[in-house]
Amino acid sequence: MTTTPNVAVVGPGAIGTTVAAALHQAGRAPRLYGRTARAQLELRAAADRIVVPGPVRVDAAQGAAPADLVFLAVKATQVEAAAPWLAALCRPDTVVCVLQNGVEQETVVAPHVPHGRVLPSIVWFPAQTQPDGSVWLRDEARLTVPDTEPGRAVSEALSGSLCTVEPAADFTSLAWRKLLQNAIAGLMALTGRRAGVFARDDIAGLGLAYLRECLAVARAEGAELGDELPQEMIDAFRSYPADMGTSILTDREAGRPLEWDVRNGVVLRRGRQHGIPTPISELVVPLLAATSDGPG
Ligand SMILES: NC(=O)C1=CN([C@@H]2O[C@H](COP(=O)(O)OP(=O)(O)OC[C@H]3O[C@@H](n4cnc5c(N)ncnc54)[C@H](OP(=O)(O)O)[C@@H]3O)[C@@H](O)[C@H]2O)C=CC1
Ligand SMILES: CC(C)(CO)C(=O)C(=O)O
Repeated sequence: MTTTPNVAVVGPGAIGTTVAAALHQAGRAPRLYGRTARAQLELRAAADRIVVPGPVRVDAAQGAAPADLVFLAVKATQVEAAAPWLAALCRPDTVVCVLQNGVEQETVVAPHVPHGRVLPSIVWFPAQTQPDGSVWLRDEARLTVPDTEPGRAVSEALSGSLCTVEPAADFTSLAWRKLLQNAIAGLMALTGRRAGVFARDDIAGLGLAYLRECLAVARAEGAELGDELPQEMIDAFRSYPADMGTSILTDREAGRPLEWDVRNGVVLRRGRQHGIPTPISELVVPLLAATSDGPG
């Protein structure tokens, strides 16, 4: 990769805008490709307001020059629709860094990247799109990437920016740790409530049992995670601001398809493969799937 990589962001929503702002701050001048045309993007992070010059281009039929590094920040349910951008932007040495939840990013995205290398990442921070279209970054921006050459390219591109990038030797364990967090956030989408709902003892108890089930599957998948994690995670959810949301709840509130399969379905599917009973997933997954996809 050249020292000044040519960088593109596909899907400039809550996470894409945060990373685009970080790239802009680092002097990378990201090109922006989305679904909704915009003249510019705006990130609000603590007292800072960062404006990323656009435009956001929306017509993939017009093509796009290849990029060295592509950040893909569409939802997992939107990858297929974004595939024409990937076809235009990728050449064999392009790195596509997937900014999504889930432990199946390579499986989901690789079929749509005819050329180039797919790099999974873990997005740890919450960001919310505001009614005026700006994005509110609610915590320090932080990514984890595998400690590989493409991972280091991502780290370099974001160095000196508001977004910290941590290379991990044991990426699998961290990715499953984040998956557990996403799995119980599914209870927020089902109840239609924000983090405050975990103050209820019954929801905290259900969340704890669900996390223990997810932990058993994560370990069978090779994640090294301790017995204390479920309780720690419930305590963390109970300590969040009561109005803290999650992207799957934002999607439910907007009537959009939910990422139920990559965030919750995966535990059920992988549990079955390993012969691990997942009674809570048996209930939660169809409820999320039906909430997302109907019919009715
Ligand atoms: N938000 C958060 O706090 C966190 C989210 N994540 C994960 O990050 C990923 C992205 O989530 P998030 O940023 O919240 O999602 P958003 O819905 O905010 O952003 C998705 C963006 O992709 C755009 N888009 C949709 N279809 C296409 C297309 N065909 N071509 C190009 N762009 C398209 C959307 O456009 P439009 O504006 O028209 O909808 C939107 O700008 C998800 O996997 C999520 O689970 C992970 C950690 C935290
Ligand atoms: C907020 C966070 C980090 C945890 O639920 C998230 O991953 C999401 O909103 O999708």
